[in-house]
Amino acid sequence: MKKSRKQEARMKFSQPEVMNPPRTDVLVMTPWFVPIVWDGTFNINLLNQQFKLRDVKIGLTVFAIKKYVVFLQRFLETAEKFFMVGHKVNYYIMTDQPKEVPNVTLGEGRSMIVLKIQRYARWQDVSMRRMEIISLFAKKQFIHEVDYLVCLDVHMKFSDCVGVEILSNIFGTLHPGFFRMQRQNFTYERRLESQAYIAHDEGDFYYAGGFLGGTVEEVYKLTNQYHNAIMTDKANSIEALWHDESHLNKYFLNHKPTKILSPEYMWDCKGEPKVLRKRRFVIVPKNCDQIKN
Ligand SMILES: CC(=O)N[C@H]1[C@@H](OP(=O)(O)OP(=O)(O)OC[C@H]2O[C@@H](n3ccc(=O)[nH]c3=O)[C@H](O)[C@@H]2O)O[C@H](CO)[C@H](O)[C@@H]1O
Ligand SMILES: [Mn+2]
Repeated sequence: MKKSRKQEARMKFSQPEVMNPPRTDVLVMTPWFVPIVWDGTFNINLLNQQFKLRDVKIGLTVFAIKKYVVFLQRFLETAEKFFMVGHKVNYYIMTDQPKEVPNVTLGEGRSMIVLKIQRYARWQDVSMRRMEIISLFAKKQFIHEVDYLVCLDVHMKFSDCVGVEILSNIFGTLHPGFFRMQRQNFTYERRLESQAYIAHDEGDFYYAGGFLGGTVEEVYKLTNQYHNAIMTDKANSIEALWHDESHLNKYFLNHKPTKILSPEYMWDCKGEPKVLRKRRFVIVPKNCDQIKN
């Protein structure tokens, strides 16, 4: 009896072969020994089993302020198809117009929580204030409701699976425009006066502001610290070149992420590099001037 139960719980997976690495065309491990997630490097069934045993719950935060509410429908519909399928998910929709949030049918174990927040006049402030808002809600609400947070831009759609393979203490994503570049050419903040300053001979990768996450505790630390850095800059009348994204890059320089997502997870649809076998989460082009203001 005992034996058969034990067998029931068993799942067979193909053996990882030390002498036959699945990817040799891209970097799959950083110099501080954390994985870079590319298609082919993980077995999702194995990971799903591990995370199911822990009964994890994932919170997704997304902001839709002013005109950006138009992006919610496609974002949510495609998330239902591809984001953390089979796991427990809370969508946290942060908006100034709760009535405009579309009614999307959600799968079992998935809920939507609409949080009304104030709007800022400048889009740069909308983007940067996300950090403050996430840190406040992380402390008072998310920590009691979910294990992990995934914080995403809204003018996006899922077009392939994004699952538990992304989860780790604190993770970032390689920006699609920079993953083949030398660090001198990254658009880090280069003015010494800014808290986001990074020297030309420093920096590992250029991380995208639109896809980050981790445990609620770690996301709280990150967003809180980077909100403080933004406020210090404000007091010194300086605004980092790429706003919150510049501060994110500075944070990750000093606090190395524990996992990194490849550009499969943030694709801008420019070119078709061979190394990109999947396009999991892609940017929906927006007419910048019209939509941002
Ligand atoms: C792909 C990527 O990494 N994009 C980054 C880049 O993006 P973008 O130029 O794509 O910035 P963006 O327009 O996506 O703004 C960031 C996010 O703020 C929200 N929003 C913004 C304005 C507004 O009126 N209403 C609203 O809801 C929305 O969720 C949006 O996705 O630079 C920004 C800061 O300069 C952020 O770091 C973005 O994450
Ligand atoms: Mn964006």
